[in-house]
Amino acid sequence: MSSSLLSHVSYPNVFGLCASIALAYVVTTAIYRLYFHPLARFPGPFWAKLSVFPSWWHTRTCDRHLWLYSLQQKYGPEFRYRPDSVVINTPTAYRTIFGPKGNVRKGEYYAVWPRTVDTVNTWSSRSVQMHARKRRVLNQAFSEKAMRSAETFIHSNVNRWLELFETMSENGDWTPTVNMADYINYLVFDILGDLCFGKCFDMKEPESTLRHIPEMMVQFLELIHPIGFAPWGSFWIWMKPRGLDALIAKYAPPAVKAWQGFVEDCLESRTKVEQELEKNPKPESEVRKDFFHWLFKAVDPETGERGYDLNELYAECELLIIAGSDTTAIVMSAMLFYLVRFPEKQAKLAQEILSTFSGFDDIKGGPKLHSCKYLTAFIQEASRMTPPVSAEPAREVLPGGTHVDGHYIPEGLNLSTGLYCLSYNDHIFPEPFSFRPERWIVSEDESEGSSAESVTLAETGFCAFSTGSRGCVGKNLAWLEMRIVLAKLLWTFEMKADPTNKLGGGDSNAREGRRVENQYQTYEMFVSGRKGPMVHLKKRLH
Ligand code: HEM
Repeated sequence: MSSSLLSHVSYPNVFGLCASIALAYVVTTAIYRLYFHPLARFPGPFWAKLSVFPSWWHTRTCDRHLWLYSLQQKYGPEFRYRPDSVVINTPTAYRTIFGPKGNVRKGEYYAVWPRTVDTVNTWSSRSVQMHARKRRVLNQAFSEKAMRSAETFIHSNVNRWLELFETMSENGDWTPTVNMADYINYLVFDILGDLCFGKCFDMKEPESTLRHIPEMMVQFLELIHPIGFAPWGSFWIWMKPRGLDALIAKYAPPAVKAWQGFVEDCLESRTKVEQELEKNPKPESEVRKDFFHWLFKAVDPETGERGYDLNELYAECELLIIAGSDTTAIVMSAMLFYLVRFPEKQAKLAQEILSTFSGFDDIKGGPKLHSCKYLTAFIQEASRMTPPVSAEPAREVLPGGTHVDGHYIPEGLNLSTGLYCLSYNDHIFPEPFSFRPERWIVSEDESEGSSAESVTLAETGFCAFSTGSRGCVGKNLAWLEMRIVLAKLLWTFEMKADPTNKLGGGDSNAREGRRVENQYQTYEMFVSGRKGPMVHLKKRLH
């Protein structure tokens, strides 16, 4: 009986049945996503509501920030850009989502980053409890006391960096053209090497053999970032502890293995120094007070136990170098771009620095540096126009859902703010593509500043460092570093753009989103790739 039934089921019939089931699944999923999904009321592109492909595609072209901005121009500040994700690009939404009322945790995207489950760090931890513990300890490396000791390492590196530019110029004339994106990378890595690994990398030295490291990091970001948004991203994450991590470790490119070996060697020798110090304490003045020192000694203030075990300590130090280098280098490259594109703003800033400080060595952290209003405004405007994390830091709604700008978003869906979108929202920042440090300064004179209301509004929309419990832990260090670099650079040099090479700017013939010539261009890969500017420097006569 059964064999006679089977004899009626031909292969074409089985194939047809499977195809019909698959088609029915696709059609019902599409109808659900378009009309019945909890996010169905949000506007957005048809294909992006149906599938994650458009969003993923723009990770491949490194322009997700521009894609999201183009959607904002079309649909307004609230839109759906993936079947399960919306962004709301207003100051109120930004503060609710990222602030204490957000009821969100980091999205699944972050799970692609850790090398293994044991190397989850403060930034990549998705669990709210795990993050809170790690962050309590990490905060100790950024206390006021720790920042004071960090400043020593900033100065020693910046001073040497400036000295090297001097050697490039003959007879005090203009230097040959310098690609500032590269030189800023070297500086920032050297500072962080000193702070995190107890060893300056000396990348700024012309004979350095480590100058390939920033490029290696870019390759790593370009590889991993798209996976986090890919249609197979969840499968990848599921596979990680099931053999994928081991496979990747085995077949990692030599450059990645070299980097990991380098990090481990630095950290092992630094650990020995601290362990020796525990056994044979030295006078305070002889102790090297870098991040490693503070984190090695750190105690969890809630439990009273040692803050990090050695694995965690290594993971955090590696995080700090990655999180602290590219981000700061992006904003500093943008600062340099705007300095040479707008000579009159450079002159105004130089005037402020020269009239505030009595000499090069007088430039240091403290009230004088903070009193430089134009310097602060200049850095803030460069950070607004070039937020290093330019797309949307993914957040997943927790049980109980969340209310944002009058919308209820249920558990499990993704909700965020596009940081580039908010930074170019013209209701908050009029003429968003104009570089105007004056938008951050209160003054009745329009050429000097803006009204108190518009400055307050701008402050509510300033999002480069993110905010709340997952906001940037290194914000104060970054500000200190950027202020010192810019002030010392302007004290020492005049700068001008290379007239033959406009690297870094937009181009009127480029694709939409990249046409503003005086806007510094970035390439999104979670943080932002960049090129140039090409700059000549000349020693300033005092
Ligand atoms: C201009 C400089 C910087 C900018 C604009 C910046 C921006 C940001 C942003 C937007 C986030 C949130 C990322 C997310 O939600 O995934 C973040 C987090 C973080 N930043 Fe920064 N950052 C800068 C410099 C630094 C520096 C110098 C350090 C340390 C050396 C640092 C360490 C971190 C860490 C550890 C986190 C993760 C915090 C957590 O999840 O609790 N950043 N930063």
